[in-house]
Amino acid sequence: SVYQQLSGLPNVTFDFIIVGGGTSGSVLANRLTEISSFEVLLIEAGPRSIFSVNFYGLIYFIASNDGVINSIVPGFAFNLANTPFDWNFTTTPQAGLNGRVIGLQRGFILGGSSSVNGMVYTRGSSSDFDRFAQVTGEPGWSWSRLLPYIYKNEKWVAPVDNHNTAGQFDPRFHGFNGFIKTSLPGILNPAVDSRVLQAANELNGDFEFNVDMNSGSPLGTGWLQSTSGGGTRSSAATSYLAPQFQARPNLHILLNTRVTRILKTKGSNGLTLRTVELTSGFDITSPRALVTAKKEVILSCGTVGTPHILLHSGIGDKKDLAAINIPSVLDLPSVGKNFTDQPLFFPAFELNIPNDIDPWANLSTDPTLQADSFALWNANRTGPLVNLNRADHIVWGRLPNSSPIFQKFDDPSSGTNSAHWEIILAGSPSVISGVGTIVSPNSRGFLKLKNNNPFDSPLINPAYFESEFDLFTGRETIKAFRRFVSAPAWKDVLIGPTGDIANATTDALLDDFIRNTALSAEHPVGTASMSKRDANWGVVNPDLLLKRASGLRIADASIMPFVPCAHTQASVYIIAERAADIIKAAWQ
Ligand SMILES: Cc1cc2nc3c(=O)[nH]c(=O)nc-3n(C[C@H](O)[C@H](O)[C@H](O)COP(=O)(O)OP(=O)(O)OC[C@H]3O[C@@H](n4cnc5c(N)ncnc54)[C@H](O)[C@@H]3O)c2cc1C
Repeated sequence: SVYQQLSGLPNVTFDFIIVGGGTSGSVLANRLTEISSFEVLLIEAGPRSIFSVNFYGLIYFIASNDGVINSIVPGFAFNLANTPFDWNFTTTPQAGLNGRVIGLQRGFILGGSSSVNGMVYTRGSSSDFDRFAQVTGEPGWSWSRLLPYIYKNEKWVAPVDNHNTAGQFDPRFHGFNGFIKTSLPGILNPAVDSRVLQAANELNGDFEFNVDMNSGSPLGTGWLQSTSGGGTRSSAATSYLAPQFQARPNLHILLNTRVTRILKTKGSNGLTLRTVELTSGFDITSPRALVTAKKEVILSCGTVGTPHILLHSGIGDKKDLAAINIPSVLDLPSVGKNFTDQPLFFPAFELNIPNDIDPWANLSTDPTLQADSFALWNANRTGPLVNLNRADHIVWGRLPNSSPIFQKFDDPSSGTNSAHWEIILAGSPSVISGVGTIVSPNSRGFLKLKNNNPFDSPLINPAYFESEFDLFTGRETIKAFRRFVSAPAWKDVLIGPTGDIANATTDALLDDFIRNTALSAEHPVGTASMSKRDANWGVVNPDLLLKRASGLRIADASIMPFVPCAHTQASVYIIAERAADIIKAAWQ
């Protein structure tokens, strides 16, 4: 059942209480309720705004993720930032961004960030996961042991335009019977696709064609895969919490309810944290209620939400908490530390390809084309709105071993099959733009509390470009993009760099471009990292139980000690699928 308000909840005790109905929480809710004797409560803070406005300006009622058109239509996903479906977090002023404050989007809706993300489906490299296994001492986190969970999660489907996909992916590396639909682009980009592939072929080396970037070896140029199918977004909510699962009698989904703290459970031995404080209200004066798990509480509030709740619960650095009058319950200084995100920026090159090669060339500026594209999507889920944008390829690259930066820094990537940078290639007849991203950053930031009010946003400092390594990699990403568009394939159509990089002719000017324009890739991890059982750092053990306590487990992006060289949803799904098996094994 789904409850819109706390007052509707039938019980105050459940076997499991999952806090956060996002990407990982939705997976866990589904998997744990496969066992009919487990009573499970899933608590989600969003969407709170109960009325919204659709494409035609009509006001409609929102319950959960249903009917949120910007979340359903892939091409509308960019409209979700700074809306009622966003937590609307911002960073602290970033020294590495010339003092700029930037937004950090997080989904405030059932399905969490999987309901608002860019749908790019990338897993990272095998060595990313092998490094998880190595730092935790738990072989279960290695690539080969996680492959079954990758396949359990994924349901590969044909692209919605039914184009011939031979040579565009390798079926050996995909799951066909899982939950999250993945597919190749459902409308191709004739203006640039053939030239991208030709350039990859001409240049080889860094840019060599890679038939499937999700094989565990992502490097090179490959076709973009996304978490969509049939022309619509596939999120944790639309799949793992589809109506037939919401109807399970042992699953209780509570929306519009914020968890403020996890409390010591009365009458229990030692530090047992199975009691959850929650409220339907909006501010510090709102009345709170308590619910208790008989078996476990699982925190799945993500890289920002999870440490936020832990710190308010008195779990974190004792000295920091004392300074804001929060009594220490468990002195775990690693909570909120190791904040790791990937910054991105947008270099672009002007092209001179005749417009008539692409009927949608002026989609971003022409209101008639915009109305036509939505009509097409509405009629039969086709047209340019079936993709986030006109990007069909990604290039993943590494700095060469001889790069001078390695004289000063150890390699932050997980191994030689891992990328340092990524360029998502999006194009129209008049411009090819690249989303340049530092995917194996060396900078580490932190999340702290401003005060003891759980309704206030935390201080989020990702420390973008504070490591010189990341700025160096940023410049090399732009230079790699320049090399890419200098291939013979572009010779007759390339005009030159455009926008902010047009005049960035020196390294110092490239640095300015990066610092003045970079944004978040929205892939933060690491604030409740897992570590070896006996490590003197970390927040959870390799089985994801909170260190030095019982009753509380964490399963979401926050537990990753390093960011994989990838967009992070695939790794979150993998973590949640494995966490479900760990929990079932502990209690069955
Ligand atoms: C704009 C954007 C674009 C992205 N693009 C991509 C992409 O293209 N490809 C990709 O792979 N990854 C992408 N990501 C990253 C990816 O979506 C996330 O890494 C992943 O979804 C995180 O999963 P999670 O379970 O850790 O957190 P979330 O999915 O964010 O779930 C956390 C949930 O907890 C809830 N919550 C938080 N605090 C509380 C509280 N106190 N009480 C109750 N509930 C609470 C939240 O509302 C949310 O529903 C993107 C993310 C964003 C935001």
